[in-house]
Amino acid sequence: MNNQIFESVDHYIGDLLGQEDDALLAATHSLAEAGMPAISVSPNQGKFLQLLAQLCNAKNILELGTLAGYSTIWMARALPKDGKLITVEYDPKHAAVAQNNIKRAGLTSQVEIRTGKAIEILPQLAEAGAGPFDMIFIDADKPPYTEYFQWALRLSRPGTLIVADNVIRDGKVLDENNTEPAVQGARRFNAMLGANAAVSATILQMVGVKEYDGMALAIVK
Ligand SMILES: C[S@@+](CC[C@H](N)C(=O)[O-])C[C@H]1O[C@@H](n2cnc3c(N)ncnc32)[C@H](O)[C@@H]1O
Repeated sequence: MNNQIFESVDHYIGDLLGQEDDALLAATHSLAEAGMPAISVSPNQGKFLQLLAQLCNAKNILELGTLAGYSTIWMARALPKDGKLITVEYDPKHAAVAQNNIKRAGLTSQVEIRTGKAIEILPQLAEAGAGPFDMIFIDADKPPYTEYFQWALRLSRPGTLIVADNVIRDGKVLDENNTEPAVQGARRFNAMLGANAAVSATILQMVGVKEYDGMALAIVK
């Protein structure tokens, strides 16, 4: 697929509506400096997540998959002063880089990074009585997305918005014989979502500066 037009239009939209300030630019630069993969959401996707957080008047956000804290910063900026965002990151090096970026963004008091495997932290959060969250963004490893979603439901209330990134995988989810774990995880997640009566959901196809993919949006009934 020729993505040039999607990339150019993404830059056009970003220049108009998704400008990054120094803290966001520094978070992106920190990836290369620390030898981390450039797999953050794009600027326009970050702005989209921020608008979603504002739309649901989020005071309490949960994120799975922090990386350098780029999406974290976009979403946390939608919070009121007494709002809180918990973000879960498996890799301690990523968590340390993110902590620094969050500090630079002036969000230390609102953002808490939990370091560990999401599948272990989620039950801890539930046991500790965390939530219900107003918005939950799932963007960690893809194979257990279905399990992450089940935990997200337990940490939700009616009206909670659950967002899951990377569920279309360049269209590879159409191929039931694809053996990539991330594609299989996304296919399993999408099938579960389609059959889940606890939520009203859709998937938006995403094109732009990143590879062709999709974001699932689900509102808890
Ligand atoms: C796509 S990146 C997150 C990008 C970030 N949300 C952003 O847009 O700026 C995925 C992150 O999930 C982390 N991760 C992978 N497996 C995980 C697990 N089992 N539990 C928690 N985090 C995990 C990776 O280390 C990586 O930092």
